[in-house]
Amino acid sequence: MNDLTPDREDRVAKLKGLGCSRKRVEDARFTQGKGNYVDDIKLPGMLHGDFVRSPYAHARVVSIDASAALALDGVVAVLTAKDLEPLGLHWMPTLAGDKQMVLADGKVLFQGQEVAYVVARDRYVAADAVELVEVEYEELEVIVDPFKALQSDVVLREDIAGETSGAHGERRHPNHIFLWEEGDKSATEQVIDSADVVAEEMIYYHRTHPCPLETCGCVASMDKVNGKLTLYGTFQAPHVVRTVASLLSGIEEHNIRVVSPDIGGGFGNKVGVYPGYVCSIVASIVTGKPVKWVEDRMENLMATAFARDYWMKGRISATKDGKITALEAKVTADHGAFDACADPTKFPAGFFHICTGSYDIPVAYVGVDGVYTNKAPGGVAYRCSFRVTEAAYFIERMIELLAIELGMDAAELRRINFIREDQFPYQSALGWEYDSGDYHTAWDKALAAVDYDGLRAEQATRLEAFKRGETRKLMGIGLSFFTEIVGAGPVKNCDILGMGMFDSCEIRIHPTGSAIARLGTISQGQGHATTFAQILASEIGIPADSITIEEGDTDTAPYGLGTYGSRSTPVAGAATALAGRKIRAKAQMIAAYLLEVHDNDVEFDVDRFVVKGAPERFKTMAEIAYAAYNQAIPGVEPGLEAVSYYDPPNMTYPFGAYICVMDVDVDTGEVHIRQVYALDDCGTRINPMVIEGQVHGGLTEAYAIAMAQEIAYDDMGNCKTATLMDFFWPTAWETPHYTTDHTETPSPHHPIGAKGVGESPNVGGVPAFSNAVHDALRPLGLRQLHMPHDHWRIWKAANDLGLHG
Ligand code: PCD
Ligand SMILES: [Cu+]
Repeated sequence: MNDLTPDREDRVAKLKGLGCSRKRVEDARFTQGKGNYVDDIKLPGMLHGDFVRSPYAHARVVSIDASAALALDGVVAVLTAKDLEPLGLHWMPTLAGDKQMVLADGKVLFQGQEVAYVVARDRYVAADAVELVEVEYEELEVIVDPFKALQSDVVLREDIAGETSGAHGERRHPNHIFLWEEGDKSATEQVIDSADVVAEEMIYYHRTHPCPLETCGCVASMDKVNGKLTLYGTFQAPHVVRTVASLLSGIEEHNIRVVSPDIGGGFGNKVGVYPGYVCSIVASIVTGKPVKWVEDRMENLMATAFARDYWMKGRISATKDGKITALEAKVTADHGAFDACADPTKFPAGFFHICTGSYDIPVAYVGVDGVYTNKAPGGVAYRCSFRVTEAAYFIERMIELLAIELGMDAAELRRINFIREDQFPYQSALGWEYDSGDYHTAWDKALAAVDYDGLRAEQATRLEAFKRGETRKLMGIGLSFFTEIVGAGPVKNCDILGMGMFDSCEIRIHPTGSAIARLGTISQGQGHATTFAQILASEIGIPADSITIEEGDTDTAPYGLGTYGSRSTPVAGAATALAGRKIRAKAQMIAAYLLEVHDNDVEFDVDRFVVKGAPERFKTMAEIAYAAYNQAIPGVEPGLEAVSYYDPPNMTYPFGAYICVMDVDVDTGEVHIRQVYALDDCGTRINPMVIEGQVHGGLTEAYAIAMAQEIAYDDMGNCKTATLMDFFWPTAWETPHYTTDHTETPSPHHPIGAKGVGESPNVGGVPAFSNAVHDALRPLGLRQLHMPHDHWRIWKAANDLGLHG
């Protein structure tokens, strides 16, 4: 038919399918400032909301006087808990099965808590009116320490004071939320108590915050004539928001449309439901006008979802020759004022029980106590699949400490305890089934790449020079080997508020051979529009450039649970491949008909179906698509569409080997990072360039978290880090240089063998940076230094070790 048949390699290249470093299609608009974010949405007659927030961390609200605010020109309404109460909306359910005040009801429990919601003509009038609302508070005793909270007579949550059990079982104190346990407690204790070698330490993973470039916000627009509510917002899970909004408001779900437009970074911050959304919806219903709420940076850092804040008491035991025999973790988790953690319902501590890491540990126990304090609620997976970064940091610190006890090289200790390749699928002592891995190969590749032995020799020379007084800089080699767990579902284990964690893809091929695919996930910068088109290109033989990927509009996208926990590739990516295969199956019937052969006599080849044994007889996908619409084919419906809902049989277990080399100046506490090497194995790689970008971004966040970034409170519960003056955000100036590398061990159960990768660099990066600091000061006696390792804390550690003379 064609005079020239392009050769096969060219045809593959033209698709820009799997494995191609296709340039990101979304960047044309992002780099030109042409993105469409929530704050770009301007609807006719739109009003603006702003919050009156509590200056106190714990106080009774005696009275609220809004009269001066209401008198200000342009102010439309001031909502308080009293206004929301008749609607039953003064409290709302959290994703963790707790409830949270939408507006202060009787008292406030953290600094920055929402007290009243002002609605005005514009954002400036709203801000002025906030200043005019007079709230009388009566200060109460503040508790910021979770250990003290469990001893104190001060009851933080008076609303549930008498309840001896909550969403996750028994509560043993009014400020206790749950005790969640996994593994064999007594067997673990027995092994550790009688072991040859034991390392024991309290590891703290401090409180921090995802702090995306774009803060959280929404525009609620109630069309009273048609009874339709449209909600635009920075949502990482738009369908979940629709369902929750319907359940809370009583508006039927088909009358609610939720739209996530472009999102300027999510990092877990935009998974939960915030009072701003509820108040904006109510305000729009009451006023009949669209209402916009967009928080500022201080509000974002002070009041929306924090991350981490895990106190992890660990014990790990081994034989004299270094074989690990048991692991125990007793965690105190500071959840702040409300348990608003975003974890699958059955796992109130997320997937923390991946904390046996990459090692074959025969027996283990984890116990996590959730505790209320006077801090902001949240507990989100800031670039880590549900508490996995805490788990990885914990085990990678415990390994280093065990190496000290054993007097063994920490790289070797890891090697002799890795799960071996022939042990996969591997059943962990804490209940997970690791799908695939080849840790030894990855580790050897990493150590060789950085010349590990050479580095150790250099470090020893440097230490001698330090001891002779010839240098004040010590060299640290930070090792980290991590196993991530991403891609929640399966539905049988994983749900959020009862909503099963599957995902979906719906494809429509147009008659001229281009296509649109819609997914239940939503990109916040990851590049889904680029990469999901690549999966499809390889599956259906239509060039990625001819496929539009659309996400985030619940009126058009199939139902899905959204994007977080690196689940898009493992779940929605699988749905995409399978929907593509349905298209291909129908295309095969059409091709066979057009080529006048039996269905089984044609086979798929890159971008066409060819007659087996006669490759010159073929129909391209474009020809097939045209015929699907325009030719009567006996026994086949017109059109070429498919939809797939995918419930994964298991999660995927990406892994990696990260090594950081740094010099630590003991006199100033400054560090100079020489090298960061990151080897990732995320199974089949869809787009190597996107992966590299993901790793760079995640490493930068890991660097920030390990070295300086934190949400800190004083004893009065004042948040000391609510601006970017105090909250560390690395710029190009501080950010180190990265070297990326990979191995490729496909997931055996994922249709294209892909695993997630977006979170891996955080999970693997934090221990690499932190271990490097520890490694530098270890020969001089340092055991454990809590993060973040800012200059002051490193200086202080050196001082405590007597290094300042
Ligand atoms: N194998 C493979 C894998 C993957 N990939 C690619 O890469 C990315 C990613 O992916 P994943 O891993 O699947 O993930 P996703 O789901 O999509 O996403 C999520 C993530 O993502 C990350 N990254 C990022 N980036 C950006 N730019 N932005 C943002 O925001 C962000 N975030 C972060 C986070 S935090 Mo969470 O939420 O915390 O839980 S989770 C998370 C995409 O595009 C994909 O396609 C490829 O290529 N291959
Ligand atoms: Cu996490």
